Amino acid sequence: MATLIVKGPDGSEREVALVKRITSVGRDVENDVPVADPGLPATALHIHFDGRDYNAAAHERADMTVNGKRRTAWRLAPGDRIRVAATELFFDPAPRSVVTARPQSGQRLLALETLVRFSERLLGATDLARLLDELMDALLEVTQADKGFLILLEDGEMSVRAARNVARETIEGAVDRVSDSIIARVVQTRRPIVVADALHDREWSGSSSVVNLKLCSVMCAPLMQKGDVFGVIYLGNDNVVSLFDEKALEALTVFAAQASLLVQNAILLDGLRRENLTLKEAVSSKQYGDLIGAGASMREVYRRIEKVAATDISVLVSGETGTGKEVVAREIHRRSGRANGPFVAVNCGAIPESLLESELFGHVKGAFTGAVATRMGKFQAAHGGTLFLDEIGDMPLALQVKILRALQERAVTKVGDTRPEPVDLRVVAATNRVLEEEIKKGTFREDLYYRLNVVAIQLPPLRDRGEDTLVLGKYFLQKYGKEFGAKVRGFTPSALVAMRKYAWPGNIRELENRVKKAVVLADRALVSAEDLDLRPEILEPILPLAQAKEEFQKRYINEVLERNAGNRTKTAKDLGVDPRTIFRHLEKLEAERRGQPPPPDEGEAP
Ligand SMILES: Nc1ncnc2c1ncn2[C@@H]1O[C@H](COP(=O)(O)OP(=O)(O)OP(=O)(O)O)[C@@H](O)[C@H]1O
Repeated sequence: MATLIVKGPDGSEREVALVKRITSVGRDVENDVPVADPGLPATALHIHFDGRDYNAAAHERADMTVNGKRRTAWRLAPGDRIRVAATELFFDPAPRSVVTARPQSGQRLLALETLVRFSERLLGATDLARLLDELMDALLEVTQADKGFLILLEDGEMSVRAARNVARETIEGAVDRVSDSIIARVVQTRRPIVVADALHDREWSGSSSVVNLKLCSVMCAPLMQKGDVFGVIYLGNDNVVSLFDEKALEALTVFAAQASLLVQNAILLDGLRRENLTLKEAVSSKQYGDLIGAGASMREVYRRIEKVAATDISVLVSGETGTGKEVVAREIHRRSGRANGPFVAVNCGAIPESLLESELFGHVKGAFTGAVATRMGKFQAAHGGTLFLDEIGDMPLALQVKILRALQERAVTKVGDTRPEPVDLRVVAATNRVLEEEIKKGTFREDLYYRLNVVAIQLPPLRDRGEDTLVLGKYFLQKYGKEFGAKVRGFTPSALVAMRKYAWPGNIRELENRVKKAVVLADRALVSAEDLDLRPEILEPILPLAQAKEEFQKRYINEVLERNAGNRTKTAKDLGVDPRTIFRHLEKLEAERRGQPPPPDEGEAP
């Protein structure tokens, strides 16, 4: 073992045994040989032992001279004098003293120090692969090995989870290189092995890892949990024959014993993190912007929004009250090129007819009694953005003409004014009426209908959304639980059943309100059907027998269809009816959904 005599700028001298394969020298205390010389770079040079010779290499831009000549790299000979800034280093190939580069740290201590650092980082780290790489890098440092592998046994298969060399790089193709008899022995005996001189060892010189990795010296220790081997740490040295000795094996054994627990924890934590992520993804896949729901009908709605959002096409959203028509309109706006512009909502049904025109188009001062100042309307306010005309079916006929004109001419005129003002907006209209019926009745203009209904989005009532009712219920429970700091955690099983059974005439708005009220008033962790005011009599009102029979039949066919993933032929077979019965059932549902009269019954018995 060679010695380096270090002379600092203050004339102090010390001897350092070059025990490591790479010894760093510099101003920084992290170096193996720190020197208090302000002129030195943080790391000035490395001394590298290649198994035969010691070589000095200047670090980056360090100005190094050897025997008075500038050098960047130099194979050291006895008596060579290296100088960087005011620091001098003398090389002596003979061992001199017992002072090592880290005098206070024996290998065992170093191993433990490394483990402590590793365990501290364990909780904060999110990347298991990187963490294991760092663990192996630290171990290479401790044991002065050239190559290190952390191998786990998963379902009887070896999987190399970290393969590192002394340059802190990943060794490619590691699995093929290390799968061999040395590891098999360690796994079988559960005891560590050191093969000090592998090339001359009769038993191991032919081992594939020794040959493939051109190793001269090998150590391998098991990673154990509750008496079982779940992996191994394998270290190899390809340069210094017999570098590993019993002491190095002892350091590795200490390290492996402690590392077993930490690696197990790291794997467990990693698994939990992944699981958490998958759960989060599952939850977020039930959400599209602010819209919650993952059932087939809502997925079709999302698909439509996705298609039309980026265009300027008019959209007509229809559905019963509280089904989320305004949320859909906002989502279209949010995903459009107008997202930075305003979103202006007008409830056409809530404004008295006499005020509606001025509300929509604005008015000039003095236009009518009470018009004390000029005011712009909702059309002008929505300039550059989206105008949401809610309850468009309630719009009086006279105003329907004016709206149509405004949309065609892209201009509006204030009440009492004669000058049209250009407006640039996109219209999303909504209705809970069946506008086709209104057209037939003569209460809605067909030309306006076609202008608004370029693309139609039909929102299903909540009672037809299947599992989404529960998904929405849980979403509101979480939302309001958080908002009100309530201690509720979920629903009782009977509350879940009640939520599925109830017809929800007020749809999502009603569900939201019932859950919100229950969360505010609940004093237990689980919200019950009573907390939701879902009493048996409203769940199952008494119906005339014929209607009850029909309701039951409808629900039962739906359930069997769902169980058969929508397969109509199989459903008909399971129920022992003609397939036409199932087709007619679906036609009826569709007509109901559209608010149309049911198709004529052919009188066929199910
Ligand atoms: N898919 C959904 N996910 C989450 N919340 C929803 C969803 N649909 C509706 N809501 C909520 O339900 C309530 C009613 O929604 P919204 O006002 O959009 O319904 P609407 O169909 O426009 O009602 P109306 O016809 O009475 O105007 C709102 O609080 C809304 O946030």
